[in-house]
Amino acid sequence: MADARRAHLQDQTDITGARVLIVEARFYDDIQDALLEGAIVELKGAGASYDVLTVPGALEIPSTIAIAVDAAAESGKPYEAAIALGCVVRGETFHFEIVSMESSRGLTDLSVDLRLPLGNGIITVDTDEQAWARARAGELNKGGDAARAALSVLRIKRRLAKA
Ligand SMILES: Nc1c(NC[C@H](O)[C@H](O)[C@H](O)CO)[nH]c(=O)[nH]c1=O
Ligand SMILES: CC(=O)[C@@H](O)COP(=O)(O)O
Repeated sequence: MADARRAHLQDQTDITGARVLIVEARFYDDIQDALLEGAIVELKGAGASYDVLTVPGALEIPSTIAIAVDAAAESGKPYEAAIALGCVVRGETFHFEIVSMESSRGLTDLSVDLRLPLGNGIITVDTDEQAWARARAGELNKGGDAARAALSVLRIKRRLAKA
């Protein structure tokens, strides 16, 4: 069973040249730089190309992905996967829950509705320390996590398309 659960890590389906969309919310610049770097490292390692679009906050990410995916399809150069990056830090009001839950729900709906491999790298934290622990370079970088997740699903999609 354990082997089956880890199978996605062994999938060597070729995704070289895949066109990937990154939409990032630049609410906290330094954290965002680190999350973006983590994602880009993974994409370069997989031989994927990418475009980066920047929006004000996490709530704008799902709609921007939808807009950009449509535009790319219209242009004949479709995106095969998308990555959402952002950092939501709890403040004094319920707005934290709104931003966190609605951005996540929007991404989940998009990925299902569009059959779009999509990694959610929007971190939702209570403190700056928690944010940095998830943005610092290395295995715990949630930008890299989100990129790996999107690419894993893209490999599955490409493999099934060939079957
Ligand atoms: N507080 C944070 C926000 N808030 C802004 C919203 O995402 C949105 O841009 C606004 O409500 C206008 O629609 N966004 C983050 O990404 N991170 C936060 O901590
Ligand atoms: C996540 C947010 O929107 C939050 O940072 C806003 O802060 P506040 O709830 O104090 O207005």
